[in-house]
Amino acid sequence: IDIFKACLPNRKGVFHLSKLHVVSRPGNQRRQLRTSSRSMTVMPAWVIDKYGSNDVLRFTRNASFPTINYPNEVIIKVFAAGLNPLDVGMRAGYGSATMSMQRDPLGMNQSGSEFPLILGRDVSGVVMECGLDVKYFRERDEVWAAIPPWKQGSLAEFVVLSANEISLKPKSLSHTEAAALPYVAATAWSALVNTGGLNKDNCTNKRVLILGGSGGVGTFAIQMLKAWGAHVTVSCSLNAERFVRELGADHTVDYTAGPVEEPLRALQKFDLILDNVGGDTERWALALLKPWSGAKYVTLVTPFLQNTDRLGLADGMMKTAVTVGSKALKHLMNGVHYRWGFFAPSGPALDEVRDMVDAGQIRPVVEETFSFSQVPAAMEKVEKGHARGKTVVQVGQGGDDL
Ligand SMILES: NC(=O)C1=CN([C@@H]2O[C@H](COP(=O)(O)OP(=O)(O)OC[C@H]3O[C@@H](n4cnc5c(N)ncnc54)[C@H](OP(=O)(O)O)[C@@H]3O)[C@@H](O)[C@H]2O)C=CC1
Repeated sequence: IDIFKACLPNRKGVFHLSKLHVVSRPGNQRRQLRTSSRSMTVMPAWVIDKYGSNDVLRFTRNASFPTINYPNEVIIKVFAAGLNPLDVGMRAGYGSATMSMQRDPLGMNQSGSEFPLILGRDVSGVVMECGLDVKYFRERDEVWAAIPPWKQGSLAEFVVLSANEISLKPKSLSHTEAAALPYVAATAWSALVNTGGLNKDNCTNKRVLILGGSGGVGTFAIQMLKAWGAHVTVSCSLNAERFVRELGADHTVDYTAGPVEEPLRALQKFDLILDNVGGDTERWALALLKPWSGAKYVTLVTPFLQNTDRLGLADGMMKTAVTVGSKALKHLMNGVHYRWGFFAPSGPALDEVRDMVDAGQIRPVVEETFSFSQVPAAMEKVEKGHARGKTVVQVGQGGDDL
């Protein structure tokens, strides 16, 4: 089992078997860290011990300190943590069946419990310690990352991640600003690049529609697509139109003014639709695509995790496969591609985003910042919805902006 778990891909995606249970790396202390993680066994964190509403959040100074269990892992000291709608969903148990399987695929966790669970999917901080196989990072590197939902999160002083999930943080951003981007950037990258087939060389004059442009994913996607030369139309509420135009949107449609599909039907057809809204959008959105031209509809709002929560892993995955397969086939007969998009952790994708940020092509949109003692208020803010960018929690001390 340990050998299986040690066969993790390195940053170049190469699978590599190496030493197991590497806890520290003695000869690699070129520079002395202000706080050594090696002597610590507990740390401050916000945890949940059961699923529920905001009152399940509990602050503790005694959360287990993360350890490097595999040679490609790093321990990061968290300076800032970004929140996402997923954190609110996970607090209530959303996705728990799939996440439990990812955390413990072979059922080796003797406690049989995922608790205490730490939320927070975005991190910006500094590398404290590296596993033996970590080649591209070293202690004190300032890094950012999107944390897979099956791993302990960033609402804690430290977090452990694989080196292929992290990236050097943009130099032009503070930690608070940097923590606003990784999860939405990795999601938009996965949806638009990996699933949608867009990239910096094929976007010029492509017509893209973003349904739901004023939140975390939308504000990032607008900027990336504009940097790549696409023409971007966005649906949002009236009071967000100016905001999304300032981010570069070419055209906006107010969804609060009536059925949004009507003004959208009057426009020239699209090469790609990114759907951040879901609900009944599928009923009309695919007809807005250019047929028989390779045009794609990619939705981020899928029933995958609800299916596995409700039906269990095997039946839930089966139902998911049947649903997505039949929808894809139905729409293919009308000459358009129907796809589901998912967050995918990726250090290399964040490397590319970092370059765009440092080149001034993408800026983080931090709507509100909270201190570490205000985590429940920060979660409440995200839960209320109507985001205009991102909510960030300042966690550690010593970041450039703390
Ligand atoms: N599949 C996956 O792996 C992932 C899925 N997601 C999902 O993608 C969606 C977007 O995520 P994220 O951007 O982080 O969410 P946010 O909460 O940050 O943003 C949602 C935005 O959509 C706006 N909005 C709400 N209803 C509509 C509507 N009918 N038309 C247009 N805009 C609308 C909201 O503002 P207002 O209400 O004021 O209009 C808000 O600005 C979420 O449902 C999230 O769960 C996100 C990441 C990964």
